[in-house]
Amino acid sequence: MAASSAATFSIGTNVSFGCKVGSLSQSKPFGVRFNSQNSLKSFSGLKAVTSVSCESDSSFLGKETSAALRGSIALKAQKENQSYQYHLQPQAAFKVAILGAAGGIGQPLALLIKMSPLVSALHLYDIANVKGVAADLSHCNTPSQVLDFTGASELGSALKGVDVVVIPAGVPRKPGMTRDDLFNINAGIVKNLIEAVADNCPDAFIHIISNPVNSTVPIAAEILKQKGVFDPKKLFGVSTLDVVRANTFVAQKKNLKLIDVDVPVVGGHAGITILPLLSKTKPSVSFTDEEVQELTVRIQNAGTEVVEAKAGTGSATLSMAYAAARFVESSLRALDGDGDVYECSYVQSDLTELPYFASRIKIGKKGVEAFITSDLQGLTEYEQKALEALKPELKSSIEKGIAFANKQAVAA
Ligand SMILES: NC(=O)C1=CN([C@@H]2O[C@H](COP(=O)(O)OP(=O)(O)OC[C@H]3O[C@@H](n4cnc5c(N)ncnc54)[C@H](O)[C@@H]3O)[C@@H](O)[C@H]2O)C=CC1
Ligand SMILES: O=C([O-])CC(=O)C(=O)O
Repeated sequence: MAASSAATFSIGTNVSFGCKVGSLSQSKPFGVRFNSQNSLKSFSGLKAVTSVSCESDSSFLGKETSAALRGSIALKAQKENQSYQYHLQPQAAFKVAILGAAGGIGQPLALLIKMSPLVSALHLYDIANVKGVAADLSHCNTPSQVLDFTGASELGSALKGVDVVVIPAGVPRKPGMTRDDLFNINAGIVKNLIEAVADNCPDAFIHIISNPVNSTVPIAAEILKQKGVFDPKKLFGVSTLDVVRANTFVAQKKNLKLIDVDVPVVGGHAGITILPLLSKTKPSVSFTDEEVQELTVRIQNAGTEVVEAKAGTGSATLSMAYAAARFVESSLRALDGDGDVYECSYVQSDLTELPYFASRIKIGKKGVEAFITSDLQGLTEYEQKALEALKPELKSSIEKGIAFANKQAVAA
């Protein structure tokens, strides 16, 4: 193999997982490596907000706080860099479960999480075909242990002791369908899985990917309430893919370095409820009215773009796995005590009159720690109108989810 051959994978944090041959003299043939200071500037995910806001007076962090944070992060990364060149132990020992792990999202997501130095155990659950996925994945010589669980009888064991549960179980769209068309099947799947989460790991962070997210998150909340274990700070609808797409499309359109771009996306996760706040793009960039219209519509329809391109074989899986892995890694860093974790997510919220709303949040050890209210201040007229326009649809999706969960409770 050529001495210079190297592949480094980044999933959106300042941690990178690298396979590097030759040029890192002390590294193992395959190892877990931190990119130190360089990554602080160059990552597109978790730290993007911090790095960008350091350069801006109008960020939600003051200049001094930002400078101190940057210093402490650089020091931490340096230390991590030193230790990780010599040890192949997990940096932390968190347990993650994926429910729907044999699916189009579940498999690549499992691979990305298997590469995380923060994970000691990865529990893969599905109703079928998960044994082979786990056997395959378990041969990767990264630290976490992979265990497989099949069918309802093994669901409880899959969830015991888990810190983060990720749920991509359910059916995906075909061309011509809306996400809401998935409600009839996926609502019941999410309900059953959340009941098991409530019974077996009520303190875990719960990441809901299954669509329609605008309704499945309220369903999950109602089920957790019925079980007496609802902690609104720990229930997250995964809307990270909207941010990932917004960052990509804006960087392409404005010819910006992709890794620098950060666009908050608020509202929900379907059609017009997906509202990219282009005026809040970091670094600061100006758009013509036509560009705003074109980018907003592309970001809102990006899921459909993939559904149509896949022509009946499913919806976004690889980009979704990437986005979900970023959100998992952010959650694990928060659980591990990193005080600098910001992501957009669809959560219980009082930022608007709607009970659930996606916005940028600060995540800490106990879940949602703060809402970044500044994103919703000083909106353009276009954004303000779009915000008002999305509310009726989002409200009705929320109510549909709540009604479903309550009807199930009455019937039981
Ligand atoms: N939040 C977001 O941004 C996105 C959400 N999605 C949604 O994610 C979901 C999954 O998509 P794909 O992975 O492409 O679908 P898929 O059909 O490839 O995989 C779904 C997996 O869920 C499993 N499953 C079904 N019922 C289950 C149950 N009761 N318990 C455990 N596992 C169960 C299936 O066996 C299958 O392995 C869909 O609802 C899709 O709309 C997709 C892309 C983005
Ligand atoms: O469009 C879909 O059905 C899947 C999804 O949520 C996305 O790709 O954003």
